[in-house]
Amino acid sequence: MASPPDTSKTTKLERYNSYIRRVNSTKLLAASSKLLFRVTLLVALVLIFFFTFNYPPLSDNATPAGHHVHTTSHLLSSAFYGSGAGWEKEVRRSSTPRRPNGFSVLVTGAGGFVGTHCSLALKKRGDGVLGLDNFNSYYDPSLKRARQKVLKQHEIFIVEGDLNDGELLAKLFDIVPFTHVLHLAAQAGVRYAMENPQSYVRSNIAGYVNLLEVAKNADPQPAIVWASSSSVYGLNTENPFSESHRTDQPASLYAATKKAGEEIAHTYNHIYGLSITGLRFFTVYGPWGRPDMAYFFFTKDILQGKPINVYQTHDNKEVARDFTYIDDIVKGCLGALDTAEKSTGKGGKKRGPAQLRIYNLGNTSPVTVGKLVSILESQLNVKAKKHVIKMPRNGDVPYTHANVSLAYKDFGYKPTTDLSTGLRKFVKWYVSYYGIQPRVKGSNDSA
Ligand SMILES: O=C(O)[C@H]1O[C@H](OP(=O)(O)OP(=O)(O)OC[C@H]2O[C@@H](n3ccc(=O)[nH]c3=O)[C@H](O)[C@@H]2O)[C@H](O)[C@@H](O)[C@H]1O
Repeated sequence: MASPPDTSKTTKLERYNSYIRRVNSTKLLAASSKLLFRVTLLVALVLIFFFTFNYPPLSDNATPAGHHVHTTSHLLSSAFYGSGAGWEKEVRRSSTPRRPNGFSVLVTGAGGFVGTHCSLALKKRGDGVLGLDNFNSYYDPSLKRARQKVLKQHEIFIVEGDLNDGELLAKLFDIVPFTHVLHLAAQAGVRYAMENPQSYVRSNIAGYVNLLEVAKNADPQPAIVWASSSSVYGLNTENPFSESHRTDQPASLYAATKKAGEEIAHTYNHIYGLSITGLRFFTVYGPWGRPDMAYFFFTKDILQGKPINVYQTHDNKEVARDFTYIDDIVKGCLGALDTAEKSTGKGGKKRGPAQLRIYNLGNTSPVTVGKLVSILESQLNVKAKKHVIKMPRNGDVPYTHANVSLAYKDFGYKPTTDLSTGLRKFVKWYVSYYGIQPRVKGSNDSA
C-alpha cells in the first residue's frame, strides 16, 4: 500500500508563514499607533501655543512699537516663564498704579536686595510695579524666593526671566505702557569678577543693552533709572568722591562693566532720546541683604565661631567703606524716579534732547572694616575671630566716600542712618530670618 504523502514539511512551512504574517501585522500596528501618537502630540502642542498662550497671529509680528518678530524661541521661552491669559492678567494687575498719575514701573532684579525694598516702597505709595528676575544662584536663591513671597503678599508679581531674553522684554512692553524702568538686575560683587568674568559681561553689558534696545523701541519710551556703583571711582584719589571726578581707572571688571553702562547710557540717550539716570550706590546694607557682602557673612561667621578676614591695605592702613543703609538708598531711588523727565523718543526715533544724569548715593561717612566688626561683635554679643590680612589683589579698593550734594540739590537726598543703627536693624532681621536664638542684644530692640 502506497503510504500517504509526507505533508509534515508543508504544514511547518505554512505555520511559519502565518507566524511571520502575525508578527508583521503586530509591528505595523505598533508603528502606526506610534505615528498616530506623535501626530496627536504635535497637533496638541501647536494648539497649546496658539490658543492657550494667547499670542498674536504670526502674521502680526511687527508691533506698532517696532518690536522684533516673535520667534519660535520666544514662544518657547515665554511658555517656560509662564504665559497665557492668566499670566498676562497678573502682569497688568501688578503694574497698574493705584494713585492718580501713579507710575507704572518695571523693576528688574526685583528678587534682589535693593529691588525688593524699592518695589515695596513704590507699591506702598500707589505705583504699579512689575518685577523681573532670573533668580540665578550667584547667592542662595531661597533668599530671593523668600523676598518674592513678601512681594507677592503685597500684590507685586515677578516675571521669571532674563534680561537677555529680548522677546520676553518686548512682550512685557507690549502689554504694559511702563512709565519708568528701575533697572537693578546685575551681576554684583567686586571680587567674584575674577572667578566668573563672563557673567558680568552677560548681565551688566549684554543684558543692559538688551533692555535699552527694547526700551528705545517702546511707545511710550520709559524713563530709566539704573544702578551704577561707587566702584567706578576705582583708583581715584580725590576725596570725597564727586560725580565730576575721574572714573576711567576701574580696579575690577565689575567696576569696568558699571562704567561701561554709564557710557552706554550716554549713547542711548544721545541717539534715541531715552531719559536715563545712573545711581552710584555705596556699599548698601540692611535687612534682606546680600549674603555675599562682608557685613552679612561676617555676621554668619561670627555667630558660628568661624574666623573672618579683615583686610588691610598694602601700606598697613585700614580699609574703609561709606556703608549706606537700604532705606536711604530707597529714598534716593524714588527721588530719582520722581525727578526723571520723560524720554523724548518714539518708536526708536529721537524727537529732542533728553535727560541724562549720574548721582552718588552714599552715606557721606566712611567707617573702617575694623569698626564694622566691632559694632557687630557688640550687637551679636560674640567676640569675632579676626584675621587681619593684606587685601588680596582682586579688584578691591581701599576706601570709598561719597559726596552727595548733587543728589541733595536735585531731589533732596539726605542719608539719615548711621552704621550702628542700620546694623542693629540688620541683625534683628538676620536672627529672626534664620531662626537664631543667641546672645543677641539687638534682637529684642524695637526698630
Ligand atoms: O559700592 C559698591 O558699588 C559695591 O559695594 C559692595 O562692594 P564692597 O564695598 O567691596 O562690599 P563688600 O564686599 O561687602 O566689602 C566691604 C568691605 O569689607 C572688606 N572685606 C571684604 C571681604 C573680606 O573677607 N574681608 C574684608 O575686609 C572689603 O575690602 C571692603 O572694604 C558690593 O558688594 C558691590 O556689589 C558694589 O555694589
